[in-house]
Amino acid sequence: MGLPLLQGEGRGEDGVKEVSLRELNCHLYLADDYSALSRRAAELFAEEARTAVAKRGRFLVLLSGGETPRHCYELLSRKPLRALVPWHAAEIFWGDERFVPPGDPRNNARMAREAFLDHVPLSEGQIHPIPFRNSAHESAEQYQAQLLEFFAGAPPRFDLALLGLGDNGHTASLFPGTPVLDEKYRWVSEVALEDGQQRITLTVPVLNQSATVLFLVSGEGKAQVLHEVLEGTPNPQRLPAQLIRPEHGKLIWLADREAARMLTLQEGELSYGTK
Ligand SMILES: O=C1O[C@H](COP(=O)(O)O)[C@@H](O)[C@H](O)[C@H]1O
Repeated sequence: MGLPLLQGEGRGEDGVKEVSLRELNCHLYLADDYSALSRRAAELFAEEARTAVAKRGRFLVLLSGGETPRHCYELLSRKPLRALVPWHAAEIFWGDERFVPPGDPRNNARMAREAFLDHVPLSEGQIHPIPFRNSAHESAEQYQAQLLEFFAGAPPRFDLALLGLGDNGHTASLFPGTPVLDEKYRWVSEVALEDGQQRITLTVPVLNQSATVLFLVSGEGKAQVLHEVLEGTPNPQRLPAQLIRPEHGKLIWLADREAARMLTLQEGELSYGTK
């Protein structure tokens, strides 16, 4: 079954075009380049923060790692966007982490701290990195316990989950063919990769409770996988990003022109989201 649901709305002055997939509550923004993508992502971050604080008095956000969000993070630490975020009411969490010490250059929290968290008015108590313990399993258990305490036992619901897309279809640390893809009960899990890396990730049921999920996808190297995730046959074991469909929230894909090069969305049928 395809979903011919697209509404092209034309390219705006900021170099970003929006396409809406109405029935999925899914929006696709196409940015001219990485710079426009980063600016739009930072604007969306600020908008979601203000909306959440107006409605619920606080803004709970999950950050992603990798390289794609770096410039968005930097923009959030500078004028004019810095002034638009109600930092006093923000609580910062992570969707995934590499099992490395906090000072390691591969550490997702380190990147975010350097790019923006150290430069905006947040107290250390508002920052909730995934802990580094004796094992990835222990780190995952500890983060789950921290979430349990923070959310007073209720299932975690984040206002905004920032996610990336790996060129192999992974998102957060939900990698193709790993057992965590089938996790139904745990909120946080360790992940062992074939190359020996260990990761910690929030699980699909938690990510899908988010009020808004925002994927950032940039560059030529992501064109094939973005096309497969959005327009290919559903195959979440191979393309875990297809598992992300917020149950009661909205899903936003923000891609730059290079990453969106193979998309044919404007021409009609989409298989993404079919059951
Ligand atoms: O390993 C990871 O990669 C993904 C994608 O990163 P990107 O820089 O290629 O967009 C990222 O979202 C995830 O948090 C990270 O741990």
